[in-house]
Parts: sequence; structure tokens; C-alpha cells
Amino acid sequence: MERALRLTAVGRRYGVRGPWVLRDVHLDLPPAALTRVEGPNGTGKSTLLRLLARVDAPTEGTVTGRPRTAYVPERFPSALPFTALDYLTHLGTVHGLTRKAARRAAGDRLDRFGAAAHALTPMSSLSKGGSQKVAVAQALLAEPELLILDEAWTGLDTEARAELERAVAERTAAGSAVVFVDHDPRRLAGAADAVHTVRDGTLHRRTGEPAVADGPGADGPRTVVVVRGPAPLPPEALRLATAEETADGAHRLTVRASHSDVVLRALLSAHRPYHVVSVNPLDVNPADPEGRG
Ligand SMILES: Nc1ncnc2c1ncn2[C@@H]1O[C@H](COP(=O)(O)OP(=O)(O)OP(=O)(O)O)[C@@H](O)[C@H]1O
Repeated sequence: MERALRLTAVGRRYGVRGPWVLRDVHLDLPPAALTRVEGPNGTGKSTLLRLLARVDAPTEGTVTGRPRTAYVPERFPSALPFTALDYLTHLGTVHGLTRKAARRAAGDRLDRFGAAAHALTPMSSLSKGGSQKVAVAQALLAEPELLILDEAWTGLDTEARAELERAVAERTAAGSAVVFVDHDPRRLAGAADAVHTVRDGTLHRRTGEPAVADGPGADGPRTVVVVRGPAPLPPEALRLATAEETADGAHRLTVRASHSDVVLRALLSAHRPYHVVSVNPLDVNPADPEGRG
């Protein structure tokens, strides 16, 4: 897809004679793929994410593709002269919504992140957690084709952290590319389609990670959902799960555990909703790796 972002031989250094922070970086962010960027402190992860968000430009190399992008920076500028709701409403109108629709979307987002009580609080008076919720809400408001999260879970409470994980699964299910950095290796563990490590001034793809969103072959816990209902299954569900018809005419979907909520929501909110027969963890038995036992 033309809009998918691609870095080719990208390098960045700060100042004409500054040391190279990154060099010879090649990276593709295909639609519907979740990409993790990891690496020790100070190696250039935030620099890379700023280049992906196009809020910074490379010193050498090219960045191509123009997906509609949203970015949660490591440090969100919270000293803005708006209340949280006015700020989000304003951004919604910038993204093309009418004022009424923008206000509704802004209120919904704050609600989903448990921040409805902060709607009328000036941004400059928000706590670290409150302002982080607004940072995340602003990024999701635009339903971006590329979502970039730099330590976006930091400062969020447990419910908001879970909500952000769900939102990531929703974005990839809707066909968006998502790229994230997080200090916690358990964050979205097993869910990433690709993991890249910043080391020695460049980006290394961790081997063993599949190139794109795939079926049950990747690492991480899996959930098996069995449903009855019409074929074909909703596209949002098929993007995240591998499906097969069972002998008695039900559909058996295998999905990453972190994505099971999104798949269930797609099935239950379908035009003709599905009847959920069972939801179980995939028991990986070496004698029965597909869990058909
Ligand atoms: N605006 C800037 N001007 C000058 N140097 C910078 C700038 N931004 C980053 N650097 C330098 O670039 C290097 C990489 O920084 P960056 O913040 O990208 O790393 P990081 O891997 O995200 O670090 P952390 O894990 O600590 O957030 C560091 O040496 C940093 O000091």
C-alpha cells in the first residue's frame, strides 16, 4: 500500500558534527501489523519513533508513505491553555469531525480511559496519569492508520493500561499499523508481528518473529473461540484469527489471547450476531499442537 510507511537507509544525528544516533535503518510498517521497538536506554528508540511520526526528519535516507498518523510522545506537552475536553474536541475538528461529533468522540475516549471526571480540568492542572490519558485519547481520536506509542502505558492505572492494549488490538484489527516502545517486556508479549532492537546505532530485526500478522504460528498464549452463526465471518475477526469450520458446522477461531476481546466484540456486534459456544485457552500439547484433541 502506497500509504504504508517505509524507512530506507535512514540515519539521524543531532548537529552537523554530532555522533550518529542511528544509521542505515531500513523498516517497513505494513498495514495491520504490530511492531515492537526495544533496546537499552539512550540507544535511539525515541529518535526512531519521532522519525516514524514525521515530527523529525532524517539526516540521511528517505521516509516514504503518508499514512494518517497519531503519535503519543514520551513527554506529552500538558501545559496547554485548554480543558481536556476542549483540547480533544479541538483536535477532533482538526481531524475533520464536526464540532458536535468531535465533542462526543472526545467524551467517549475520556470515558473509556476512566478520565471522564477530568473532562473540565485545565490540561495544566492534570496529574501525570490524567495527562497521559489525554495523550492516549488524542492519538486514538483520529482512528489513525499508523499509531505510534512511545512508553504510552507509563503513568496509566491498571484499567487504562488494559484499555490501551485493547485499543491497540482494535487498531490492528481495523488494518492500522501500530508501533510501540515499552520498558516492560511483558507489554503485549507474544502479540507483536515484528520486534526490532536498536543496538550499535542501527536497527536489528529479532529473528523468529513472523513478518506480518499471522495465524497460530507465532509465540504467546492463544485463545480458541467457538461460535455458531453465518459464514463468512466478519472481516475484523478474520484479520486477527485463523478460522475453520468444525464437523458440526460451528466456526473455530484461534486468536492471540490479547486480541480475543476484539474478535469477540466483532462477532457479537455483527449485523447478525454470533452465538458464542465456548472461549478457552489453547492448550499447547506437544502431541496435539493445534489443540484439536
Ligand atoms: N534533540 C536532541 N538533541 C541532541 N541529542 C539528542 C536529542 N534527542 C536525543 N538525543 C540523543 O540521542 C541519543 C538517543 O536518544 P533517544 O531518546 O532517542 O534514546 P532512547 O533509546 O529513546 O532512550 P530512553 O530509553 O532513555 O528513552 C541520546 O544520546 C540522546 O542524548
